[in-house]
Amino acid sequence: MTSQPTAVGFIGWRGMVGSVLMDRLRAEGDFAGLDPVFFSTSNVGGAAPEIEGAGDTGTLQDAYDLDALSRLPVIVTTQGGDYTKAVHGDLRARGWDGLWIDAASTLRMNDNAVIVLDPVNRDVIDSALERGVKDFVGGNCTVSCMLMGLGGLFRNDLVEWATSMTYQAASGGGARHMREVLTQFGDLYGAVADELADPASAILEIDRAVLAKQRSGELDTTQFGVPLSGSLIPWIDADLGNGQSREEWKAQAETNKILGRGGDSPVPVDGLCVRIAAMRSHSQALTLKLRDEIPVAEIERILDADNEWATVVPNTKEDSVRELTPVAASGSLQIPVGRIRPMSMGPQYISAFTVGDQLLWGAAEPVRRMLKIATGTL
Ligand SMILES: NC(=O)C1=CN([C@@H]2O[C@H](COP(=O)(O)OP(=O)(O)OC[C@H]3O[C@@H](n4cnc5c(N)ncnc54)[C@H](OP(=O)(O)O)[C@@H]3O)[C@@H](O)[C@H]2O)C=CC1
Ligand SMILES: N[C@@H](CC(=O)OP(=O)(O)O)C(=O)O
Repeated sequence: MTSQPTAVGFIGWRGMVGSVLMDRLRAEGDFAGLDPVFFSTSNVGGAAPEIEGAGDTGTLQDAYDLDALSRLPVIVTTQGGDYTKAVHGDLRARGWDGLWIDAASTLRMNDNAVIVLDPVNRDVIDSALERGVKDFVGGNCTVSCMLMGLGGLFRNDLVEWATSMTYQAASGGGARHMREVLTQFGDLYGAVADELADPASAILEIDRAVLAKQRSGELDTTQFGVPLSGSLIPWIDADLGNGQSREEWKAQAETNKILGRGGDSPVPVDGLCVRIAAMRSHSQALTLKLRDEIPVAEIERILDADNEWATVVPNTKEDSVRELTPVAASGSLQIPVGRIRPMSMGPQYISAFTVGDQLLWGAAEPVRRMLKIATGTL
């Protein structure tokens, strides 16, 4: 007997995160066994995307039509937090008890929501499903990428505390932010192109011209507010008013929630979150205080063995510059983790550096895998 395909509503499928999700669903053949229903907030009645093997996907439904949404047993949204706020509460209020799988941060810290990152917390997800939990939310990109790389140490309760200093890519802001960074680079190049073409020109003159352009107010800074290309921005997300940014707050709150650690014994995780002009991979430099002294070779073994995507990079200059960069990590599910060594503060203090594609493990992949868990195929 063949089982009926599960009807799944997709909202946000044509956005940046949604497009990565669609690519991964197609690449893994995940639409087999699904009856996808596509929604739009802007093009109701337009053609739904074609899915090989899924038959006629029809036209786009209204993403705010609660009747249409409530007929579905599973909804997957990568549309963003405003959409979640506008729809989720009303759907639940009218008694809808389907599974809501979301990439936005809105519901993450709710008591009745689970943050999904199944290579790290499959046990937490499974026990939540058994308890009847219905809201499953992908984690913050930086936290998810960090736990994919360093999960072995956290899951084995070997970490007393950690700091994470981040180097976050433009894509974390969205597609327009990525465009802005490239446009700024182009404008900066344009300001000094003639001088650059002349090998005899003075580099300090070029530097002065670049800085003048950055400070001129002529660069498009609509998305980031200040120039990012050739600079950095040491603040991401809201100001919590206590000196900490919301992005920094998520590190401890989400890490501990993902690990299923109760509120009374969280592993302290804190640091500074910084935006840099990388495209789509977030990097982070960590200091870990381990509970015990553990030889580096053993730490590397634990990290490598934890999941199939964490990949230890030997702590040599050659390997680090080749494999431990946004350029190397982008477009890949592998999470390289390297620069592992005891620090001068003592043998229990370990440094590490990890990089992850924030649109894959940082956004789309945990959501895709949660859909498979929900439909019994993972
Ligand atoms: N960017 C990131 O790194 C991460 C994002 N997230 C979450 O995912 C949410 C969505 O992020 P992201 O995908 O970057 O947002 P996008 O802006 O790329 O897409 C969101 C929606 O915008 C609408 N849209 C309007 N114009 C266009 C266009 N030209 N091309 C594509 N879509 C368009 C689409 O809705 P419609 O089809 O209905 O018009 C689309 O679903 C975020 O708000 C956040 O909550 C989570 C983790 C990381
Ligand atoms: N805030 C992240 C991206 C993101 O969407 O995070 P969150 O899902 O926690 O809002 C960044 O800017 O890099």
